[in-house]
Amino acid sequence: MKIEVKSLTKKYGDHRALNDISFILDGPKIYGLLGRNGAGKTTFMDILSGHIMASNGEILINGENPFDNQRLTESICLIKEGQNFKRDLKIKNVLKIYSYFYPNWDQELAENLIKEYNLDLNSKIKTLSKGMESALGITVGLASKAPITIFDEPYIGLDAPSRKKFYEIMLEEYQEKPRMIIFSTHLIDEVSLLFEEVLILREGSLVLQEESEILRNNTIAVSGTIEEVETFISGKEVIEKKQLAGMMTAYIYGTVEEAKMFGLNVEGVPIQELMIYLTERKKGA
Ligand SMILES: Nc1ncnc2c1ncn2[C@@H]1O[C@H](COP(=O)(O)OP(=O)(O)OP(=O)(O)O)[C@@H](O)[C@H]1O
Repeated sequence: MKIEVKSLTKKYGDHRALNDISFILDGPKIYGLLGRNGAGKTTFMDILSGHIMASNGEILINGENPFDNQRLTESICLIKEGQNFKRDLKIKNVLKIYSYFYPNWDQELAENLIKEYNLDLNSKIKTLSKGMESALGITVGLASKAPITIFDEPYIGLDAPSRKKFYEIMLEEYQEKPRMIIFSTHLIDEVSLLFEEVLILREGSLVLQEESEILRNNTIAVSGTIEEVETFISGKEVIEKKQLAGMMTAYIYGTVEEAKMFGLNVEGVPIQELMIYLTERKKGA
């Protein structure tokens, strides 16, 4: 699947939840969509899933607009944080409805996950705890086998072992049959190893799109005097730099070895940290 995001803007009144963003997502891949609260992640995923319309610009999925496009929405499964299912339905009815909707639905996987998460097929949604409802969301998302599966912070209330199980099964499923998985979460440290590519939104703008491997191996923070650091980073791709009391820290694409040879303090930058550095800047800075 190829998703082209072209000058996409979503306005709520005067507020721009998404502000003229453009990028491409391509092929089966696990994407991490990151950003602080209110950055525009859910808004993007809602437009992508055809649930809401853009104010300007467009999203094309294999060349088509997803809004009100039944054939395309069969290829997209969006699981949100809670409230995915009608309160009066039983779990078994939920599975049945989704099995009709998604052509690649995997009933065996759904039933295995229901057992794994200790859910009862006859329980009504309104009787489930938050964690149980999240477990059902995860079950539906994985079993949909939708070519574009989107998890928007899907595990409210889900405990650590259950989340681990989710990551394991998601990876197993992905290895067996790769698809596009877009994953938005604030538990970045926990899940970042699964991401193949990372996008970071800040206040409705895209501030980074990069392969995780490059981020893991080639993103470094170098510190020293302003002069030393400026000399070292000259001609390099700089992600962000900060100055304090004559000292500078710069986040750049480069290797630890290279910076060490230059006599600078150098550290790798975990994706979680990178997200914080890239999103902490004040408006207009
Ligand atoms: N229906 C709406 N009406 C008005 N404003 C909205 C609406 N939905 C979202 N917004 C605003 O748009 C901005 C982006 O919200 P969005 O939910 O997309 O962010 P997010 O990155 O998903 O945040 P979080 O991590 O907290 O879930 C926020 O400022 C939010 O208040």
